[in-house]
Parts: sequence; structure tokens; C-alpha cells
Amino acid sequence: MSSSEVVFGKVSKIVCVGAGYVGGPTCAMIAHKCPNVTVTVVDMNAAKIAEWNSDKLPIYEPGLDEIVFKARGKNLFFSSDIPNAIAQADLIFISVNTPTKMYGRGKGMAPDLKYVESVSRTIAQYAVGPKIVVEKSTVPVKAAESIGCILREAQKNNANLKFQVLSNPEFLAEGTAMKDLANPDRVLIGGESSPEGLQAVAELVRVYENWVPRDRIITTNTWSSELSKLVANAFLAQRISSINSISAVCEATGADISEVAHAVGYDTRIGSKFLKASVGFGGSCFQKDVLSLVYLCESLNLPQVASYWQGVIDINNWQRRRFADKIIAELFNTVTDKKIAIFGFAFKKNTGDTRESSAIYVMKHLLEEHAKLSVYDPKVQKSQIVGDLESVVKAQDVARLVTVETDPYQAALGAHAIVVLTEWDEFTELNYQQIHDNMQHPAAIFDGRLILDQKTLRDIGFRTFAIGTAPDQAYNLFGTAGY
Ligand SMILES: NC(=O)c1ccc[n+]([C@@H]2O[C@H](COP(=O)([O-])OP(=O)(O)OC[C@H]3O[C@@H](n4cnc5c(N)ncnc54)[C@H](O)[C@@H]3O)[C@@H](O)[C@H]2O)c1
Ligand SMILES: O=c1ccn([C@@H]2O[C@H](COP(=O)(O)OP(=O)(O)O[C@H]3O[C@H](CO)[C@@H](O)[C@H](O)[C@H]3O)[C@@H](O)[C@H]2O)c(=O)[nH]1
Repeated sequence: MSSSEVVFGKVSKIVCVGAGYVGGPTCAMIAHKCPNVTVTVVDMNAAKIAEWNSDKLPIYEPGLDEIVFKARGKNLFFSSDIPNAIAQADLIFISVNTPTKMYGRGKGMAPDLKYVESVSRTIAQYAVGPKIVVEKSTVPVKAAESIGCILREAQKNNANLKFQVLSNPEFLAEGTAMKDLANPDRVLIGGESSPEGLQAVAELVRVYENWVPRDRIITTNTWSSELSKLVANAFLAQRISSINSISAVCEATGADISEVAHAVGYDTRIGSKFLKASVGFGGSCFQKDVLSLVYLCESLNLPQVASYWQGVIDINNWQRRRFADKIIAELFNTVTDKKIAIFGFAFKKNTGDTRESSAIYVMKHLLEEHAKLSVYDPKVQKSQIVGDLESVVKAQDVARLVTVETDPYQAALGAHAIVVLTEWDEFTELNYQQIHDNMQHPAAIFDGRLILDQKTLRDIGFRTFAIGTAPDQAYNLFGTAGY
């Protein structure tokens, strides 16, 4: 092609394959900000598409309903007709899941790319005319090469087909997805430096330029873009593991993790964000993407780099275990048949998502000790909680030992302890005097999120433990001082 030949014209029809946590919100935002573009989100899960077309959307995300209800039926559509949508599109986002592979080569480490490959083959089968194909899913470096290879094969048999594969990873965080999409720190687009590649990049830039300042749209080569997504998540997860590792030092010495994080984060070179100690990071991305980086480094014969990043995961698992062990130790070394209230099951506040939530693992450890757990989460359904626990503990034990309540006061009624595992704002506003009055005594609270005021709770009569905080000598009812 000559540099002046136009292969990829102005994008007016966008299709997104994958109507999940990324595809749904991202396309709702594009439709909202680009009234002249028609956006169709397709998925092989017809039930999910029906939910996207209903009054109750399949995911909870602050601000999402409003935008979807405004744009739906105008320039935003949800459909199960994948072939037709692909045939019509100028630009196709691949936004399907890339979970950690649970079988065969790379089991427990590599991302499973079968859904990405399957979409590539579907595009190759139903495409007509030129298409810009955009990796939105998080993938390992060089995934675009595999997608391109499948698409080029289709091109050989049909001269009208033209494809360019771009990388455009998503950086939204759940719970703040709509804010992140409306005002991203940056948009990253990777592509080829050929004339066709540059044209495709320019067309995707043009879409984002509808609301993102041009200087926040970064363009790179394809492999830099793919790798940057993994590295961004690895750095973020690393900060949490770093602060969590120091939380153990605080507990053993009398330093306070919030004070340390504040003092350290005040250095502008370090920065204050993502330094909140916790019961460990959860969510569908951090563990999966760090493991993907570790696997990539092992494949590239870089074992030192692999083991450096593996440490981030090891600390996270250790922190979850450490917190559960602390609960058991402080409840007089036995939780057998003791009722323990679990406040929060989602992996963070303002989402109903439970994927890789630390709650699953802390509860697993407690269930192995035969604790009776009573769970309350404002946004997670009972079926989800039971299903998640059944993936780590025998179903009969879940049935025998776990109850799910729709009210935190009910969850804490008659309990020996409360364990806070998600930082929902409403947990800070409960009447802890009333809760304490209706618990077994001595009553304990374990704050895995550092959201409760320990002094107030102690004044009420609670025995308290918070991550990264040594029990105050004056209130050291646990008798764990040793420093
Ligand atoms: N969840 C996040 O906050 C987030 C943020 C940034 C990036 N990502 C990345 O984005 C990707 C998608 O994540 P998600 O959380 O939206 O996943 P998800 O599981 O919520 O959604 C994926 C959807 O793809 C559909 N799908 C799978 N294969 C398909 C096929 N062949 N044809 C049609 N539909 C198909 C599934 O039915 C599902 O509805 C992942 O690679 C993830 O790592 C996620
Ligand atoms: O200081 C902190 C910050 C976060 N967390 C925990 O870390 C996990 C992940 O939180 P967050 O990153 O806010 O949510 P995610 O939706 O998982 O978003 C991450 O993963 C996405 C998927 O790749 C990326 O797009 C986002 O940029 C990246 O922040 C949660 O369990 C949080 O509670 C902490 O424990 N301490």
C-alpha cells in the first residue's frame, strides 16, 4: 500500500466481543462520549446479554446504570448475534477473559488464551472488508502476533479483507471504572509502524480524542503496549505486597503501618497512593497478571526476574494466611464451632466482584479449623459466596458451617468475633455498642482493612486487632506483646 492510500476510514461502527467488567463499562463510555459512533457489545453468553438489555445490569459499578440507560437503544446495543455484528464493524475490540490456565502446560501460571484465539477465528470467519482489531484483553507479549497470523490466513482467501491488530490495554479499576474511563491517567495504543498500522492507530486515537486530551494518549509499538499492561499491574501489586510485608514488622515492633505509609508516601518520589496495608490484594487481575509476567520471564530464561516477581504473590498468600492465623491465635487458639461474623466478601468496596477475593482464602483457613462463619456483604449474592467457598472447601462443610445474612447486625448476633475483609463505607457507620451487646464476651474485632477506629471499639469493650498495628500496651488484652 502507498502511504496515501486509505485502508481504514473513519470509525463509525464499533463492536466489542465480551460483555464483562471491561467490555460493558468501556463501551458504555465510548457510546456516551461519541454520539456519532454506534457501539455494539456482543457475548456468547446470551443470559448476560439479556441482563445488559434489562433494568438490572449484570455488574454493579457506580455510575454505570445511568450511562447505559441513557445510550442504550440509541447508539449502544447489546446483542448475541456475533457474526452479524462482526460483519458490520469498522473496529472490533476483543475484551474476553484471559484467566490463569488451570490445566496442562503453564498450569497455575500462564494466562489461558483460548477465548482470545476463538474470537480471532470468529472474526476471520465473518469479517467483510477492512477491520481494525483491538486487543483490549490483558495478554502476554506477542499475543497480537498470534491474532494477526489467524487473520492473515483469512486475508489470503479474500482480497477484500484487510486487518490491523492493535494493542489497547485497559487500566480501569473496578468500583471506580466509570470515573477511570471518563478521566483516564492515560490511554495506551500499540501498533505497527507500517503505513496501514499508523492509519489504524490514528483511527483509534481519533475515537479516544472525543474526550481524552491528546497528550494523555500514548502510542507505542505493539509489544511495548502489551508488556506495559503487565508491568503496570505488577508494580501496583508490588506496592501492596511491600506495605503488607512491613505491616508484619509493625505488628512485631509497635510501629504503626498507617503512620509509616504516610511518612514514606510523603516523599514525592514514592507517592502516597496504593500504600494501604490490607489482608492481601484480590481481584481478577493482579495475581493473574503477575503470574503471567513470571511465566513470561521463565519462558525467556530469566529465572532471577521471574523469582523477583513471584515474591509479590508469595507475600500476598502469606499475608492472607498470617491474618487467619492471627484470628485463630487470638481466639484462644481454637475457633472450632465458634461463630465468627465476616464483614465483606467482595475483593474491594463498591463492586460485587469476588474473583480472587482475599475473603475466600481467609474463610477457607477458618473453615478448615471448623469455625462457623456468618457472612454479610452489601453487594454479593448468597449463591456467589457459596459457590466461591465450594471451590476451596468441601460443599458439605460450606453447607454445615457457613450462613449468609442480609444484615450485619444479624451476622454478628451471638458471634465471638467480627472479621472485616472488605472496606465497605457502611462498616464504619454501624452501631458497634449495639453489636457488642449482642455478641459473646469477650468479643473481638479483627480489622483487615484498617477502616475502624480501634480506640472507640476498645472503649466499648471490644478486644481489637488491626493489620499493621501492634496491640497498644494499655489495651493489650490479647497479651501478644513481646516487643
Ligand atoms: N476486570 C477488570 O477490572 C479489568 C481491567 C482491565 C483489564 N481487564 C482484562 O480485560 C479482559 C476481560 O476482563 P473482564 O473482567 O471483563 O472479564 P469477564 O469475565 O467479566 O468478561 C469476559 C466476557 O467474555 C465473554 N466471552 C469469552 N469468550 C467469548 C467468545 N469466544 N465470544 C464471545 N464472548 C466471549 C464471556 O462470556 C464474558 O462475558 C481480561 O483479559 C482482563 O484481564 C480486566
Ligand atoms: O493500597 C491498596 C490498594 C489496593 N488494595 C487491594 O488491591 C486489590 C486491587 O485493587 P484495585 O487495583 O483498586 O482494583 P482492580 O479492579 O483489581 O484494578 C487493578 O487491576 C485492573 C485489571 O488489570 C487494572 O486495570 C487496574 O489499573 C488495577 O488497579 C483490591 O483487593 C484492593 O483492596 C490494597 O490492599 N491496598
